This record gives sequence, C-alpha cells and structure tokens, in this order.
Amino acid sequence: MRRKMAAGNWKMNGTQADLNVLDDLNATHGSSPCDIVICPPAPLLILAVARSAKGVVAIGAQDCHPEPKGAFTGDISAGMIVDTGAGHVIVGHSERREAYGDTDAQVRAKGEAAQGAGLIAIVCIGESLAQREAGDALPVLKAQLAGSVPEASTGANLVVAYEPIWAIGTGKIPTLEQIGEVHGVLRAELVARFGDEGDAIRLLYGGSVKPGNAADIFATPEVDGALVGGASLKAEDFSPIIEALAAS
Ligand SMILES: O=C(CO)COP(=O)(O)O
Repeated sequence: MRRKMAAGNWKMNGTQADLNVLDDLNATHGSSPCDIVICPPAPLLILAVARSAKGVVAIGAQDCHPEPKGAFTGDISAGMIVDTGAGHVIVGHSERREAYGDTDAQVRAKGEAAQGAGLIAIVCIGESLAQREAGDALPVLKAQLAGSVPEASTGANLVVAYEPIWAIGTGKIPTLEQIGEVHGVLRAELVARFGDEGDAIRLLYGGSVKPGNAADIFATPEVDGALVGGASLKAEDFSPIIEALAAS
C-alpha cells in the first residue's frame, strides 16, 4: 500500500513571512494519513525546517547539483540540502529542463546524488502540448522515465511526478482518462524495471491541481497524490487538496 503524498512546489515565490503557511498546515493536518511536503526557495530551507520541526509537514528543495561540492556558482548540492534538515528534492522540473537545458541524463545524475545523500528524489517528467497533439505523449514519457530515473531507485527514495507542461500554471488539465492512461503506463514501466519495488514508487500528478479538481484527480487509478504549484502557496488552497487526498 503506497502512502499518499501532497507536495507543494513554491517555485520562486515566498519570503520568511510566508512560512506561516507551515504553521497553518501543521495545525490542520496533524493526524493526516498523507505525507505532506513543502518545497520553498532555497534561502528559506533552514527556516522552514525549524518552523516545521514539531509538525507533520516535511521540507524539500527544488533542485540540486549532481556534484557534492565545487566551483558551481549559484548551485546547491544534495548534501547541502541534507545539512538544512530537508528530506526531499525535486529534480527534472520542466521549468528547469526548459530554462537550464537539463537533460534526462543530468536529471538522473541529480537524482542519484539526491538518493546517495539520503534524500527522497521527486523526479518530474511531462510532455509538451505539441508532443501530446502529435500523439507522442506516451513514448516521450516512457523515454523520459527510463532516462531520468536512477538505477538504485526504490519506493523509499523515489517519487515520480507526471506534469504535462501544457497543464502547468494554465488552469488546463488532461482528461481523467488521459491521466489514468499515463499513470498506468508509468506504473507498468516501473514494475518492468524494478519489480515489486516499482509497485512501491509513488506517482504524483502535477499541473493546475486545485481544490475544485483534486478529488476527481485523486480518484484516478495509480494517482498517489499531487505536486502542486500555485495552489500550495496558501494554506486555504492547499488544505482542501490535502483533505481530498486523505479522503481518496
Ligand atoms: O509545476 C507545478 C508543480 O511542480 C504545477 O504548477 P501549478 O499547480 O501552478 O500548475
């Protein structure tokens, strides 16, 4: 039985004042059956970990460099993330693949660094609108999954997030049939590669998840939770999503 996960990706949003969201989430979801993760910008990681130390909300980073240290100005390593007390890191988000040219091989190397340091890697994959409209979504996603997921992955150190690029920040989501089809294919691929362990890896959906569509998405087969952007910035939006997941 896979434990459900609601993860919030704050992207480049939030200051110290916004960490009160953690207080609200911890107060509301203290006995949640779901894993709850907030990934704030890197400057807030240490403060966020301290703020949530007695709470259920885990803290994650939004990216890491594959190398442990060195001359990589502006980057942070997986070990540095561990040093903050955070337990998760997102790698391969489409915004980083697009803006920084992260390839599947680089995403995999980041995921290996994350897992090697003891973090849970949240590996993101997703097709573009052009790929979806050309009927190429499934082969594209299979290739991204194969190329981006580290070899040593287990249900304990890997989470995969399916985030169609065209659904991110747009208010558009795939049909529930499309989400179910993709998640079913990803599950089959993970089981083919990792056996029983592939069945333990959580599959999140991401892209315009809101309080109004969350319950339907969470009722879709093989959806173990969500990676939420905009609707994770305020407790009043993220809380109902967590509640919908807990009820699913
Ligand atoms: O990119 C996302 C999460 O990583 C999704 O963002 P939105 O929920 O704002 O569409």
